[in-house]
Amino acid sequence: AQSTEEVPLVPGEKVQGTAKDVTYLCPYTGPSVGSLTVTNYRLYFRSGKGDLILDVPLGVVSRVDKVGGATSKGENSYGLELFCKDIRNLRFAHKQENHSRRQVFEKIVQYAFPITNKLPLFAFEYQERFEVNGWAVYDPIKELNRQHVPNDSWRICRLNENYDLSDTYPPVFAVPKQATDDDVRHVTAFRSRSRLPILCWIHPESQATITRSSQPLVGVAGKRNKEDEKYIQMIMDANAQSHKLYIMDARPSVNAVANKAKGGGYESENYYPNMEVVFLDIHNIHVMRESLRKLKDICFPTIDDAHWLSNLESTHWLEHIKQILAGAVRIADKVESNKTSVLVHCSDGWDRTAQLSGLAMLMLDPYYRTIVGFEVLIAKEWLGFGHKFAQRVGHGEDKHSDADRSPVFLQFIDCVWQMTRQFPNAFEFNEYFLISVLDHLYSCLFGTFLFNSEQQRAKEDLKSKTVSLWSYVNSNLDEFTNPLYASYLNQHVLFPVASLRRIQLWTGYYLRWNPRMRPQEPVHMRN
Ligand SMILES: CCCC(=O)OC[C@@H](COP(=O)(O)O[C@@H]1[C@H](O)[C@H](OP(=O)(O)O)[C@@H](O)[C@H](O)[C@H]1O)OC(=O)CCC
Repeated sequence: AQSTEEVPLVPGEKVQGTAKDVTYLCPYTGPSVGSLTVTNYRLYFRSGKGDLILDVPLGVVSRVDKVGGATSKGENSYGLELFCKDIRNLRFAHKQENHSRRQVFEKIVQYAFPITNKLPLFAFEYQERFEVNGWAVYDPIKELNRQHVPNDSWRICRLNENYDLSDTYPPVFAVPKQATDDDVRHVTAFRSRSRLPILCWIHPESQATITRSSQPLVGVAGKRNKEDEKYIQMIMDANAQSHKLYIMDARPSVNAVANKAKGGGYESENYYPNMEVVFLDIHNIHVMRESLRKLKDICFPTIDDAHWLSNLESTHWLEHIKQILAGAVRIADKVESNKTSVLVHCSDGWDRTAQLSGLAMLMLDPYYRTIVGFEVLIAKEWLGFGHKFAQRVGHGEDKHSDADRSPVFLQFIDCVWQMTRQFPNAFEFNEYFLISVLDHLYSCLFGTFLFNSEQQRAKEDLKSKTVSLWSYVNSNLDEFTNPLYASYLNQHVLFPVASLRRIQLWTGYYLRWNPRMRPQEPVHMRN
């Protein structure tokens, strides 16, 4: 009989129910009879012979369907189907007479969607202890000091210390030294959600900078704002090397124009002399969600080999990856080669802008290519700048068709993987590190990716109530280190080739459940 000690529990994890005689319908190796255990963190299936194990954090489940009814006659036609965020579905069959499906269904739903069911996210129950405190990895002031800020051109602004300047922004950030606190306040009035242009990165030699923001509130009337114009001029002046500044708008220009109808838009070059607005043609969250849906359809469970390339092209996924990478290369090139400062924005400045600033900084600064440096980059450009992880992933909620869900962070990690393929010695972390980051984006085991802003995370007291993903990673560095990493060789700028012919489908992630993708591995060991 299945006893609970065979389920590997972590501290704080409790078994909520076990169903025996359940059949897992693996699309590759066929049916396996075994027992299914649900805990407050995971779903654990073990075949009777113990040769097939499924160990699935419930945070990865986006939808649970009952399959078949009491009168279903076909073999294995009565059971459950789980749709998962990590590009797979799981099918289980139950025996009608056992009446176990309902209990399993209800337990899975309860712990896959704790927020919807008024239960705590498991991260708040997880009691594991690690010798490294991952919450200490990132300190905004320390990171600014590493970039020699404050200096004679940039100062640290604390107006947002209580998040009352912009509730989606970090509590402290760097602004041009010339800008007074009053200037800063006035500029926020002209930027969507008060997300004014602030410093991301400064070139140690040339002092050229990457700054980021949300769109200006131009609107259909074509409004201008002298403080905003003056402020961006200050950003340009802070870089003595150049009397030009590029405004990289991540959007297709048609969307930038469409945003005027909602009061947004983009900077008119008439009012921003010596600045050039460039549109990078990266599509919005809705296009990306649809693209990943199509990619999952052609990847799982079976691959139509004869139509693989045309099917892959029709998802447009690799085109989007190429467009994002190409945009980041343009930004890195302006800063490095032209010693010219760049302001990056899109509509809200928390999806595409985070992708672009993060990737450009990876290209420009080898520090971010180390494991701890990459953790700082995510903490700064994604978590600190208010990328809405909870909304884009849907942590703990059962609204699988929520239009605000979108694989924006997955695309960023995919772009990072593309760079590791082109520069295999340049990154301290390995592919397993990138896949683990994505697995824990969904798992809700750690507090790192929970909620939508620093303000919310501070309110929830994450640092004392949950464990950081980086505590786990930095306590097991050998698992996540790239053996080919050569730090001494990589103290320079990387310019990846962002052409489609060099972009590859990340099969190690999107096709990892398909045993045929692993030639040597004996099929029955894959889950
Ligand atoms: C006539 C009505 C005009 C209108 O609704 O404008 C709204 C835009 C929505 O603007 P878009 O930029 O297309 O789409 C927005 C961006 O994806 C933004 O992310 P980011 O931080 O990367 O900017 C998300 O946070 C927003 O939720 C999303 O709405 O919609 C479009 O432009 C779609 C046109 C094809």
